[in-house]
Amino acid sequence: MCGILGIASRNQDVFAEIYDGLLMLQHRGQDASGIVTYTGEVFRERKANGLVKDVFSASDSETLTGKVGMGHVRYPTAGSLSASEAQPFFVNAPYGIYLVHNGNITNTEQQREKVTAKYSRHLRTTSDSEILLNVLADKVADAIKVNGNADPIRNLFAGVKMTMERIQGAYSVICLIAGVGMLAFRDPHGIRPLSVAKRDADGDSDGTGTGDDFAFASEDVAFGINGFKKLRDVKPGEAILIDLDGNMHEFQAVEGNLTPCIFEYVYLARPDSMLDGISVYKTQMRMGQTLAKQIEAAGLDIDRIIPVPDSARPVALEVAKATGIPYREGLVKNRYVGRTFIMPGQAERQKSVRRKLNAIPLEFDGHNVLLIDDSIVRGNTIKKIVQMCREAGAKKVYIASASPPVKFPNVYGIDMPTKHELIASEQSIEEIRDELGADALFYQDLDDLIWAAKEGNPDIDQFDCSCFDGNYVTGLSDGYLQSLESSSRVSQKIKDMPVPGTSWNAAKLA
Ligand SMILES: O=P(O)(O)OC[C@H]1O[C@H](OP(=O)(O)OP(=O)(O)O)[C@H](O)[C@@H]1O
Ligand SMILES: NC(=O)CC[C@H](N)C(=O)O
Ligand SMILES: [Mg+2]
Repeated sequence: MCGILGIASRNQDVFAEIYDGLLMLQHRGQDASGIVTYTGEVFRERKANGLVKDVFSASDSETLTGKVGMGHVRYPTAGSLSASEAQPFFVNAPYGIYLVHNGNITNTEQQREKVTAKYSRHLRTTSDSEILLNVLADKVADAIKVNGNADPIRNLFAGVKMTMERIQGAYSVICLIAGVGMLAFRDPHGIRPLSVAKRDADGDSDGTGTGDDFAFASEDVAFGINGFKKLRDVKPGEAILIDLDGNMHEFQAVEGNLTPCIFEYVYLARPDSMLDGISVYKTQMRMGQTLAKQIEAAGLDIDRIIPVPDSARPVALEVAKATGIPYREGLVKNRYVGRTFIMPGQAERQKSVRRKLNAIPLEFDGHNVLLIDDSIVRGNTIKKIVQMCREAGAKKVYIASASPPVKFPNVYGIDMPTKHELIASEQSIEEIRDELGADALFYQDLDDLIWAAKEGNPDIDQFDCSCFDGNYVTGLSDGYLQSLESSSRVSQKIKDMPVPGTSWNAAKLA
């Protein structure tokens, strides 16, 4: 996952608004940040490794001028961690197109060959997003050859359609196009979220969608801070273009079949977001209700339910309510340390858990505790917490995961690329319990998780649950997963990287 945000305003420079909006999406990526603005004549760009607050300062508002712009927070799933792979990416023809991308492309190698050999393009990075941009540029150029250049919007929509027919995987995308405006599109399965919002710019509030300010964002939490109201989610397979006069143009590029990633509701998205009509918070509460049934059925003697903060709190509260077992805050989170699951490098992740969480001994001493976390991926977090609970004097330590066992790699934009690093990929629940050092281990049933999400929007027939069931909604080419397993991927290459905010940014990654 990454966070993407675009704003097209009629009257004001957008840098400060993009900065504020990106802060609301920071949880989606912490490795690099980038913003580009467009003045109507030139683009202004800044991107680097680091958090939004570290990469940008107030003085950037003097250089990053323009009423249209977009930003990206990156959590790498392809290519390298080099600052040159921070987004946005740019191609100067046709038109001049900047692109930001959330997701992961699964046929990059075939597409890399095509764009470099057949179309004689030179790629500057190993990023999948740069390939996506170059395919789009090729296809828009093809459309210009056929249609001429009188109607750039028609050419862009035609280019998006042809791109969707060639690119496989997950992609929610925003582009800035010189002389035309801002374009957004979402893959035909709508795997990653993307929504569009409007703000009245001319005081007429006529709701016609003309002459207004528009914004696109991964999650709608990024809208309110800038006074935007969500219009709707971008549909799977759809493209929307906001022209420089503030008009919205909609185009169903290819037929869509919405199968959003269910892990967004488990962990990735903020609880205050609504994705595809589903409240993340309410989904997590429902996950607690179903988990509670399993826990009650086990009949264990549990004194306290303790969430792993923050993401497991809504689930744990509901488990406590349904079972009648007291809810306690036994783990204190250091708010100055970032997310660990999305921090690259196994050694780094393990150290971070201890830095980030600390036990309140009186909640554990002599008690039987049930720890609840949203997910167990590699097992680092919960294993360390079990040790901490024991050190704090817990009698029995039970654990429950609000999601099912993560058994399969995610190829759609979450950094879980290889099976072997997932604690549940080969082991039985009993073996995992033993490895984690717990007295009992519960996992949510997949059917219950699907129920919890679907209850928020019964129109969604299917979710992408690939990391739980190995069913990849886009299909994968033969040997793709094996190639990920054997290639020297980001997460392996950078095992012992230092923590962001220390020496992370500059020397090691340049
Ligand atoms: O099994 P693991 O590989 O350790 O990954 C699972 C953990 O990672 C996430 O937390 P993280 O610490 O990244 O972020 P959070 O503080 O937002 O929960 C998630 O909430 C789990 O706690
Ligand atoms: N997590 C994401 O959405 C990553 C986007 C892109 N695949 C990258 O690695 O930069
Ligand atoms: Mg966590």
